[in-house]
Amino acid sequence: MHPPRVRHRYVVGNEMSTPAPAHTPMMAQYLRIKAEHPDTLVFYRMGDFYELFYDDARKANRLLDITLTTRGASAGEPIVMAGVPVHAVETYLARLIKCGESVAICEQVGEVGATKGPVERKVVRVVTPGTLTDGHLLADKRDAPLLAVASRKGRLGLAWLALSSGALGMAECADGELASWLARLGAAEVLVDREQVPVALQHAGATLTQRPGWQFDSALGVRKLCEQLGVASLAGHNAAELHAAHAAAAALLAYAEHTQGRALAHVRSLAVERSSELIDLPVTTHRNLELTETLRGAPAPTLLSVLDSCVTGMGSRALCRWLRSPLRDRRVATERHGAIDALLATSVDGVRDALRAVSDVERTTARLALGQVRPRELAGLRATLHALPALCETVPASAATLLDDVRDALAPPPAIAALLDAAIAAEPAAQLRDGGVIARGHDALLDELRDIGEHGDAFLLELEGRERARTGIAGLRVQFNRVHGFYIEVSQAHAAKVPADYQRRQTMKNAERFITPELKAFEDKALSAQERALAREKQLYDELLEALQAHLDVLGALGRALATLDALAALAERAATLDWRRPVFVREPCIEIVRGRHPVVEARLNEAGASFTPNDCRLDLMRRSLVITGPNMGGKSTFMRQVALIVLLASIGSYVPADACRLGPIDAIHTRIGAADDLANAQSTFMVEMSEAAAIVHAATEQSLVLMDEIGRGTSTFDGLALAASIAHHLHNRNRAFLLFATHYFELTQFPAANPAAVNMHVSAVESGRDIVFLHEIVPGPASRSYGVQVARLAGMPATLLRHATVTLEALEAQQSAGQPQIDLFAPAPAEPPPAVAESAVDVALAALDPDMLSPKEALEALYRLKALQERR
Ligand SMILES: Nc1ncnc2c1ncn2[C@@H]1O[C@H](COP(=O)(O)OP(=O)(O)OP(=O)(O)O)[C@@H](O)[C@H]1O
Repeated sequence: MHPPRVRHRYVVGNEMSTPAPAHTPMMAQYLRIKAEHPDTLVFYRMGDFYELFYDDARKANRLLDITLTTRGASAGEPIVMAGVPVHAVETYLARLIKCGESVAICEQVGEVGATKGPVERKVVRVVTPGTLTDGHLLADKRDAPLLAVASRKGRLGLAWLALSSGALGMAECADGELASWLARLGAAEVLVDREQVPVALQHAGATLTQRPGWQFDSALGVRKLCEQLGVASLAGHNAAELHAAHAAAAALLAYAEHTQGRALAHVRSLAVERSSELIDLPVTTHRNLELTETLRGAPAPTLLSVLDSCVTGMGSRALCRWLRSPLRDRRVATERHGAIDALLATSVDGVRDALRAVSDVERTTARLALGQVRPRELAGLRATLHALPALCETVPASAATLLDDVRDALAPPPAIAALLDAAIAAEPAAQLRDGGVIARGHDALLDELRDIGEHGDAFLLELEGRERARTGIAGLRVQFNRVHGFYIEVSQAHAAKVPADYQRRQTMKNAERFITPELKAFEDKALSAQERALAREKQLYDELLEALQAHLDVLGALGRALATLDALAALAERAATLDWRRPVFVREPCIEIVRGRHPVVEARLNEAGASFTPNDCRLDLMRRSLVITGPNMGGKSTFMRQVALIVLLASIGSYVPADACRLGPIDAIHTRIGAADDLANAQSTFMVEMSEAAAIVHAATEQSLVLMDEIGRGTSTFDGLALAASIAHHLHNRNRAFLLFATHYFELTQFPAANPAAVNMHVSAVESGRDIVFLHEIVPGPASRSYGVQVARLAGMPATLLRHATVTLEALEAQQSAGQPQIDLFAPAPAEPPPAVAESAVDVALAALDPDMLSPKEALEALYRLKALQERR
């Protein structure tokens, strides 16, 4: 955006020119502030409105549909402006943030009339998509963290911060892993070095905010992190060597502080995550398994939407984080299983009912630290603190250490509740500026100021009565108007009777108005009392916030404990309601599922009154790959996905939709499912398919679960078949991953014959007349046929078209059985051909010679030529 050019007052070198008009003092102030926030909309406070000027106003007019006006002139040009009322600012901010805009809030910070010119103004905070803390602007159930990405010597450094909870994290990764990290973190805003924006980010869809390169400085990052965490070195956090991440952290912390206009007192811990410690869930897996979003981008139905029965936003956010970051080490998951066990053994409902009385302590604590907390949020915190003893009673005392930790955090020092009880009114106003926030009895001066306002009427009545008695004027009245303030009105007829201490204020046609010293004193007190009461409330509120700062750590731990408890209670409730079972972790490599179900498909079928057919899955070293065939709509994709979802659920510490599950170590879940063009990156369906398959072939290990659904179908039959066979071969024999391979190529059912530890399975279906009935059972052996034409009939294809297809199909089948002998698709891969030796110039020249055709002289010359060629090599 370009603020209007600030004209020079005099045009240098042109003595004849007249002085160009300067900006008004207020617009000069605005333009100074705007120059510091060129990429941000500036909300400039003027009384009860935030005004936007010039291009900002035009943009707001476009995005918010608010009226554009011009008023007065500055520097000889009309001032283009648009405004939003202060009381409704949140609604407008929410809309702008949704459009990816940032807003600098510029408040009046000086006293009116304290200085010459406009009131002093300052940007007190910048509202950006990744630095929101306000419950009105944030989704309840999702974090919207800020992420910074820095590039150093081929490594990418990541640092992220959920400002609304204070959770700070760091990691490093290779270029190719960035997409997975982005999916895992779900950042609302990504900070990048404006001189080197990583390619993977250019199409990532997050709001990118470019920052100057010097802000991404490793040494500065270490200093800032140590300062933030109150430590002398990062070694204790296992983060001393992460130079690229330090650079990202430098930019991250600087930006977060800049937007809040203050230090981040609630950010006290750092979690260092490493790709090698997490179960790899590539972005394709996130998408294909519809973990937190459907393929169409909706929040339901997804695994998370089925899983999340949390009663607080804190719990939902924790669950979402767990789902996105499963750990390879099973200790945490085992602890969660233990806690769910304990909760199921007592009363999950009791815990969940007690949790309903709890407010969003996590966000309140963050806002408290940032000085942004609202009175009602503090009242909510107070109610939560009072509800804790009852909540604590419901948490089972058990062997589950996780629940013990939760219980400990649920007993914060009583001093916090005492501070809030004493200071905050029972039902405080929504905004501090409205008054009525501080409790009566907390401060004598405030009470007195309020009394003046509240008891003023009684005083005036009493004064009126007294003055009537004193003067003997029955019609005497004490009144008030905005222009003259308080006065005593006496009709002209009685004007001569007024006592000497009455001073004339105004003469009317029929009456005289007077003021007395007593009434004047009251007036001074009353008019200023309200203002002073508000100022006093603000001061007391600030003091309360100051006193509460000492308890940020305890409140932070309380928020985390409530989130954990709610998430665990939700998992326990789901396990009980949906009849899920505790999985067992074992050391030997295996995935064994007895009567497993797909949680989302099952929920959908149940809603429709249908039931889901459970299926087993057994994979181990002697049985690493399942080649799954069967009709379209038979349930192949559902089966494969359910295996992946059960593995994931077990790994985050949830019970699973199966009768039993034994799970060996898992390092990744890879999926290649479905076909979608990636138009944004100009990739065709087949290109996407092959790129995704290539990524899997490069990454999968013996501990990876790989889902391949109909690979090869994006190209011609032979190409597709050949590639599918080679990919299956590679994944089975080279990667040695656990492989679920669904295909419509019958030729691939030869695969198990040639490859020990691979097995054919198929989904069962029976023919009933010309129709087909799906049984959705996964049974051993290859499918006999694919029933494509029958499925097309189910889909409502016209009968003539189907007859045509049937005839064509029969012809094709006859041709194939009479044709060539079958090719062995799974013959060992050909040995690498020896590298071709390049022909030298001597070879070429020699080959061109025919000795029988040469004279002795020519032969001698040829010999010299050859010698020269050889020497040139
Ligand atoms: N185990 C099951 N129990 C009940 N219904 C099922 C089961 N599995 C699948 N279904 C139903 O069948 C539908 C089709 O399943 P799915 O998409 O898995 O078939 P598919 O074999 O992969 O088909 P295609 O080869 O066309 O991709 C599902 O949407 C679901 O409604």
